[in-house]
Amino acid sequence: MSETKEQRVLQFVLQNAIRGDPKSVIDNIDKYCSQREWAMNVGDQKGLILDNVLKESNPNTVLELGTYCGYSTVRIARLLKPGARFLTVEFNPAFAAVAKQIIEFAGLKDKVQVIEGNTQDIIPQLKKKYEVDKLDFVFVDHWKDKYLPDTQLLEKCGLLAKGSVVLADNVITPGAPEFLKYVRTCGRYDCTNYPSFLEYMDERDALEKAVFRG
Ligand SMILES: O=c1[nH]cnc2c(O)cc(-c3ccc(F)cc3)cc12
Ligand SMILES: [Mg+2]
Repeated sequence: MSETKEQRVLQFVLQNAIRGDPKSVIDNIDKYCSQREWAMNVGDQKGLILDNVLKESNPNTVLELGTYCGYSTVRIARLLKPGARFLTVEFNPAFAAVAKQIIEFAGLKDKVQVIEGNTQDIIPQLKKKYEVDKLDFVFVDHWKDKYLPDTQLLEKCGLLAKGSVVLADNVITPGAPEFLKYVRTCGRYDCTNYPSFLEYMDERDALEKAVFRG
C-alpha cells in the first residue's frame, strides 16, 4: 500500500532526528515540510508565538484540538512543568498513529495522552471519564468550522475558568470568522491577535488568544 505524506514525515523524523530530543524532532519536521512536502503543522514562526503564550500561561492542564502529526503536541509538551496534564484529540486514526510515534520518539510519551475521536464527543467526557476539572490552556487547531461550536461546548461543560487561555491557529488562513466574531464580541473573553504567516508559506495568517473572563 503506498505510504501517506504523514508517514513520509514520520520516516524523515525517525531517520534524521535525535531520539529523545524534542527540538530536533521539531526542526526536522519543519525541514521536511518546508523543503519537500507542505503539511499543516503550526510551523516555526507561529510555533514561536505558541511557545511564548504557553510559557506566560504556565498551565497545569492543557487540551489540544487537532493533533495531526504531533508537531504542536511536541512543541507544547516540551515546555510543560513536571506533573502537568496534557490531552490531545485527533479524529483521523492514521494521523493519530503517526503522532503517537513522533511523540514517543521525542521522548514525551509520558507527558501526553492522545485521544482518538470527535471533539464534540470527547469534550463532554473530559470531566468524568478523563478526570479533568478545569482547562488552563486550549490550543485550537482542528477543522475551522468546529472552532466556535467546540469553544461554546467547553464553556457549557464548565471546563473554562477565569484566566483560561484559548489559543486558535489559522484565524486568517483558512480563517475562522464566526469563532473570531464570537470571542471578540460575546463579552466573555479578552482577545489578542498575533499576526504571522501560514506555515512554510508567505501568505498571512494569525493566532488569536482569547482569555476567559470567568
Ligand atoms: O485543516 C487544518 N487544520 C489545522 N491547521 C491547518 C492549517 O494550519 C492550515 C490549513 C491550510 C491552510 C491553507 C491551505 F491552502 C490549505 C490548508 C489547514 C489546517
Ligand atoms: Mg493549523
